[in-house]
Amino acid sequence: MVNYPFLTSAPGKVILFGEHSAPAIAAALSLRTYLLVSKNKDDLEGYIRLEFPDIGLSHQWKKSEMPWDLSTHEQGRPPASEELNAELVNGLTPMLTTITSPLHYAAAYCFLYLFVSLCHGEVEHGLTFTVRSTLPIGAGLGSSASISVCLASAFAYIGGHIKAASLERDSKIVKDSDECLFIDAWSYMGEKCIHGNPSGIDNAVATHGGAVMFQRMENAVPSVRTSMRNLPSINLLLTNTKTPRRTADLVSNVARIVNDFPKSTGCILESMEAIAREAYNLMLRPFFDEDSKGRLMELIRINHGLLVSLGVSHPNLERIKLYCDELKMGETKLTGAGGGGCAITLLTDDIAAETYEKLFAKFEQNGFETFRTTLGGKGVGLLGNPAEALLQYMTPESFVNFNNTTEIETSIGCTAVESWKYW
Ligand SMILES: Nc1ncnc2c1ncn2[C@@H]1O[C@H](COP(=O)(O)OP(=O)(O)OP(=O)(O)O)[C@@H](O)[C@H]1O
Ligand SMILES: C[C@@](O)(CCO)CC(=O)[O-]
Ligand SMILES: [Mg+2]
Repeated sequence: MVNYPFLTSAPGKVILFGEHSAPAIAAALSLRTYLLVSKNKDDLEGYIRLEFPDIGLSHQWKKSEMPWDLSTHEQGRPPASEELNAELVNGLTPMLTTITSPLHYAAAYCFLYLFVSLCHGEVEHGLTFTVRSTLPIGAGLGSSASISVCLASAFAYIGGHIKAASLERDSKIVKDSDECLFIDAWSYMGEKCIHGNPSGIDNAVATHGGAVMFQRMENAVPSVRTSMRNLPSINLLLTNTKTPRRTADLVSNVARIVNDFPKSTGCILESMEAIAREAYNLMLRPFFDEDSKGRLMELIRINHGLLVSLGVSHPNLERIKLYCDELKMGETKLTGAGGGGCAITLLTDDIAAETYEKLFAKFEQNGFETFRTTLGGKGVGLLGNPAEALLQYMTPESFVNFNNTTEIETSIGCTAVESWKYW
């Protein structure tokens, strides 16, 4: 029995090492995406509506338009596949012809693919799906994975494939509950809809939270995901160039370069693999001391240089690195697909306040935005029985009208945190 309205939420991520290569190390952020699922009023009973104000998309389809017959819905949980179901992809195309913007198309395609695959005919009412995010979108912080996880968990709940989450956390190890693995697998399909050839690390972190070292195996063997317990407390500055770009474009361009220069790039990818493994061992040292931090900084500098050689930096990312280097703040690398988006700086200790002021003044001149965030946050969550006080916020109108991320966090994200259920 699904109680409406309900919320799902999932974190963004920051890749510490391993973009465009394998394995990669990523950690969940405290910046999150929220999905509100609410029943429509009678006049919209026959419709499925999207309200995605963060990307300026508002769209609806008739429930009767959905190609339910194309979703293989045997008894029990439908298995996610290694590739998108071509018959379903073709069946959905006519429903997307009026959507021209690539941002809108990607989000609507991801929605429809997961909705038809997981809800099947279990949708008795007209429903509205409203999404808001405290993450910058297209900035390398895994916003596409976080919305894919929000959608996959909501549809799994509506479709009866997962029961109300049960809190299964102990202090050290997050148990890989079946629900989590099911959401992880289907959110990977959502990522495929949005950016074509994902590694799976973004949605793995958005589902499971915490920090992981992750490698998707080529021959479809389930991915190797090693949860990293007890992350060392590393002091990171997260800076957004606010230069828009699409991960799909960067991922495909790297694939072209690797294909055109296999010998030259082979050693680059091998070096990036070695860096990720060396960083993993450093971060898991029982005592993360000055020597560990110093070595991690060297690896950040080397990793960034290799990413530059693959063509995924951007002048604005290089400006962030230059300003931080000039002020001896620490070591900086791009994070996520690159081409704009965000950079992270592993900060040295005891930086004077006036040094930060000089840096932030340079950032402000360039329109860059820095984030205070913590690493290793919680994964996917569901809020199924909101407290009475929250219900006032849980209508599409109020959700759409949140003016800023602070309002979302204080109204929905933080105050309700004790009543969220995490898998
Ligand atoms: N809050 C949101 N509302 C609607 N759509 C969203 C939202 N967040 C992300 N998306 C979808 O995800 C796309 C951005 O995904 P993309 O992979 O290009 O960037 P990213 O995930 O933020 O960065 P990276 O993949 O490098 O970590 C948007 O174009 C949109 O389709
Ligand atoms: C660029 C990339 O390595 C990370 C994007 O956040 C692509 C992926 O792993 O899905
Ligand atoms: Mg993405």
